[in-house]
Amino acid sequence: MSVIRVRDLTVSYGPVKALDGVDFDVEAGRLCGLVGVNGSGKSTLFKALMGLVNPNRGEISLFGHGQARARKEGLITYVPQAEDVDWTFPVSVRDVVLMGRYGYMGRSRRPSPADRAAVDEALDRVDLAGLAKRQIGQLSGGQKKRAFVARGIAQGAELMLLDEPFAGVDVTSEKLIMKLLTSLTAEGRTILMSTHDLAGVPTFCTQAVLLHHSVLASGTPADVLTDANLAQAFGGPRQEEA
Ligand SMILES: Nc1ncnc2c1ncn2[C@@H]1O[C@H](COP(=O)(O)OP(=O)(O)OP(=O)(O)O)[C@@H](O)[C@H]1O
Repeated sequence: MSVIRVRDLTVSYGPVKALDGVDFDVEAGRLCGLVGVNGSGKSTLFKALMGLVNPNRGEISLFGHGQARARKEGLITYVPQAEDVDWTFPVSVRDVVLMGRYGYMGRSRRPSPADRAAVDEALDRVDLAGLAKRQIGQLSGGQKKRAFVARGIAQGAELMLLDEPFAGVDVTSEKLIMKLLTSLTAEGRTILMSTHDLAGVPTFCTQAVLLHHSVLASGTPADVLTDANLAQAFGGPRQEEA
């Protein structure tokens, strides 16, 4: 079953066409790397999948239904780029993870024992239990990413959208995050993540999508990340950093 199915997706910001006739599918359990130069439309694609920007045309279906249903049912979570988050917000790491449970709580937003247990489990899963009381801005880049992934785990999300999870992250954290993402997909969750780490994609992704406003190629990393395709997307041979 296609967890993500996108057809002819076109999104403009005034005169700028960020996405132009985007078509691709991602099957359940895939760890899919979204690759493209800066400005190729990766963040816009995530925002469109989350319903945060209005497409000019095209269709998005998630889990076989319209995207609103996936959002309402808490099936989808989004880990934005670090610059899109206000890190001064006075919330603890635990509070951030607890936000994943809001859909389960009544209007009082009072967590039940089940909510607390889900938060504890998610914090353990990402190795942040020891930092749960810290203000979110006091974490390292990699720890912040893990906190947001924990929010998605607590929510019970089956589809995770990660915008550059390795940006501003040290090598140790990067390895930890890769291991975490691999184990999440092994359990059947689906992950779409943008990355500039081209060398890492064939190692741990099971699908790659090459974006340049439209999809230049989608398939196995070996089939997608060919020199010819990369030259088309990046204007040169394979590069480590785009
Ligand atoms: N809010 C906005 N208003 C106007 N133009 C925008 C807006 N957001 C993005 N754009 C433009 O849309 C295009 C796609 O941008 P987008 O951020 O989706 O690309 P990206 O691949 O995620 O880039 P990066 O890798 O730098 O994050 C770019 O030309 C960008 O300048």
